[in-house]
Amino acid sequence: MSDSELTPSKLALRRTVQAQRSRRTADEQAALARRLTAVALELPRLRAATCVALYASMSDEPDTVLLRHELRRRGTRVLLPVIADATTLDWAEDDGRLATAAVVNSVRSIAEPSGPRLGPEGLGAADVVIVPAQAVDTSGTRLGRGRGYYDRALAHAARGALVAALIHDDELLDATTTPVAREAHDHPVQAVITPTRWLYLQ
Ligand SMILES: Nc1nc2c(c(=O)[nH]1)N(C=O)[C@@H](CNc1ccc(C(=O)N[C@@H](CCC(=O)O)C(=O)O)cc1)CN2
Ligand SMILES: Nc1ncnc2c1ncn2[C@@H]1O[C@H](COP(=O)(O)OP(=O)(O)OP(=O)(O)O)[C@@H](O)[C@H]1O
Repeated sequence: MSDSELTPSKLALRRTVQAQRSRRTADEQAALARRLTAVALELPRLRAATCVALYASMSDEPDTVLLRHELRRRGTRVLLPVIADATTLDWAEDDGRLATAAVVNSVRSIAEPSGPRLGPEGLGAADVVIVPAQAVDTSGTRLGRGRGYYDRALAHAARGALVAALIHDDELLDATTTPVAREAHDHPVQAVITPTRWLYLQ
């Protein structure tokens, strides 16, 4: 979907977050990624997981490469999304060798694993599903990139899986004063992980 189809409040919030993100230097991003990885690895549910769904970060997102590497080093399976079509995410195991896929459905090209595809229902193997977000409010409503991929994908998550978003501290919003507009299809997240803390919501 194009920006013009987003609700005005979502659009304004995306612009604010994108402006905040674009001000961070590469050095700052690297330092934040190290702190985020350390915080994430303190989360008991993540430490106990045998399989974690993550994502290959785009340049403006908190960098996940260290976290994915560390999880794999500990023997945790890591799944990454593969864009199957305009609405569907497929999944494949992160083997540390990602290739930048051809641009599909005009989404910015994102690195993807080239190993066997597990299907949209492959997400069900994950004990923890870590999702990208531009912002999350304290009631767990998530602002994504506006294509609805994750709202659909999360229908395949295991019932007991923990769904957590990786965000910067200034992207956690107070639901009473600055809520993210929640729509019927929105799948809430249960926790956020930032460079300074992890926090259960709701
Ligand atoms: N790292 C990462 N992987 C992900 C997601 C994500 O948010 N982050 N997704 C989460 O759903 C899915 C891909 N969704 C995407 C949705 C939009 C754009 C994109 O290029 N958006 C443009 C502007 C808005 C638009 O044209 O829609 C951009 O950001 O420049 C890219 C990926 C699956 N993989
Ligand atoms: N479960 C669903 N079934 C049908 N349509 C959906 C579903 N989830 C989302 N959509 C569609 O996707 C559009 C974008 O949704 P939304 O703005 O919540 O995406 P997002 O969570 O920000 O994006 P993403 O998951 O790609 O990061 C919605 O306007 C809606 O039309």
